[in-house]
Amino acid sequence: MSPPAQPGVPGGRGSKVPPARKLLCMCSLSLCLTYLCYSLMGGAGPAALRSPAALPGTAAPAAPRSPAAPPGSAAPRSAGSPPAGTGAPAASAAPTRAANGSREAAAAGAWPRTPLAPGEAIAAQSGAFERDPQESSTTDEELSRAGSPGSRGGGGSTTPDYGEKRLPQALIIGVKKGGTRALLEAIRAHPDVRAVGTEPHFFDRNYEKGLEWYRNVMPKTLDGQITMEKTPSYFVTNEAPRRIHSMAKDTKLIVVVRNPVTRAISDYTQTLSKKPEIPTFEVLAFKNRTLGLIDASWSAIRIGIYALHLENWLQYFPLSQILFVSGERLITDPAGEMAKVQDFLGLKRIVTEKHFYFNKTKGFPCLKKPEDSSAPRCLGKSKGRTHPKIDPDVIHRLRKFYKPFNVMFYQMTGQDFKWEQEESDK
Ligand SMILES: Nc1ncnc2c1ncn2[C@@H]1O[C@H](COP(=O)(O)OS(=O)(=O)O)[C@@H](OP(=O)(O)O)[C@H]1O
Repeated sequence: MSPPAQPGVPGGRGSKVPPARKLLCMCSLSLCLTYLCYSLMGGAGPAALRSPAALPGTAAPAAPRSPAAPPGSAAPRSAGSPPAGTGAPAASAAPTRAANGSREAAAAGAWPRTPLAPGEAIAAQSGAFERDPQESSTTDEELSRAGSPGSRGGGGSTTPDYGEKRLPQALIIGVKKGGTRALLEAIRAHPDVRAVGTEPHFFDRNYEKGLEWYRNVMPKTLDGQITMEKTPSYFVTNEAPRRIHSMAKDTKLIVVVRNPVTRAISDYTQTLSKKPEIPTFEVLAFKNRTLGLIDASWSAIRIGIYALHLENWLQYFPLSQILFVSGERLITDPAGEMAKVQDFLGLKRIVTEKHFYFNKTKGFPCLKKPEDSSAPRCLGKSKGRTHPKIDPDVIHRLRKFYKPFNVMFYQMTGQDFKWEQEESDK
């Protein structure tokens, strides 16, 4: 999982700077330059992005990092041996508010825009969820399937209700619309995993409730079983890495990533299903369509700048503690991706191709019916929606926009997700 060597980088072999740190610095620099170029090209990029110093991990003054546990919480759980290289994490950069508002009255009307510094913008997206409690990545349908927090849900076999409630050792932190529900349901088929059916949103919305609240949301587990939860908004929540690190620095993190263009369309499709009156994707995607300026302050676009968000996580967690699952391969080869997930979690490979079948009606892989249940194990209607047809020119421009960020993300993770090679988006 370690990133590829970067030939010709100052401070290369023989330098005292560790290679991971070097790569991170290089990534930060490149991201800044990319943003700078983007801003200079039209000056209409998100205001915060005009200032490279506003990027996390760059020149903005570092605030002292407070690893304090959330209010009202008990002492964090002891969490086994810490991973190598976790060390004392760097402080996150203080967000810088930049003045903007030129497009406040854009065609999108009240559609949430976030002309803020990256950290603030991301927090604002979480805030948008709070403003509209219906806007969640977990649908009502899923909630009813999943039952109360802690239930196995999904018609799967139930584990007897004994054991102890523990804080999660592994989290699916994102990305929204990446395939996080499919992954959680698949890993829950493993007898050594127990997971919350609903999204607890502890590290973004409910942090003030404290770790005891969070622990209580968890299912009971026996010794040796892994407790998990998924909340896709964590990946773009500025405070999440620090908070998770302060809970347990050896927490294993899983990110399901998907072509950011398709992800944006999927995100839009979800919102459209709840608010049919919103402007078209094509309108929302641009600051200025004639000039081809993408609106990176729109959350559907911003979430897909994976390199930017990842940089925030790498200030607290080593790359070896983060698994990147391909959302595309989770559909075409679910068993293959599940093998990687089980290896990463230190689990026996129990969830294999025998657990999946391709459901033609659904158009997706589904889990085979468990022996003790007649319930089908395909995901609900909110997963695998038909996307609206998007103007191919807009798709083309979005691909161009994401390309440098994708390349950066491949370098940072050491994995090539080959999104540039995809002929068409769903
Ligand atoms: N097996 C299976 N069944 C159904 N859907 C699947 C599956 N595997 C991956 N996917 C893709 O998951 C996408 C939804 O992602 P998430 O579960 O992360 O969405 S959410 O953020 O929790 O709302 C969803 O996106 P859309 O197709 O846009 O609806 C699916 O493409």
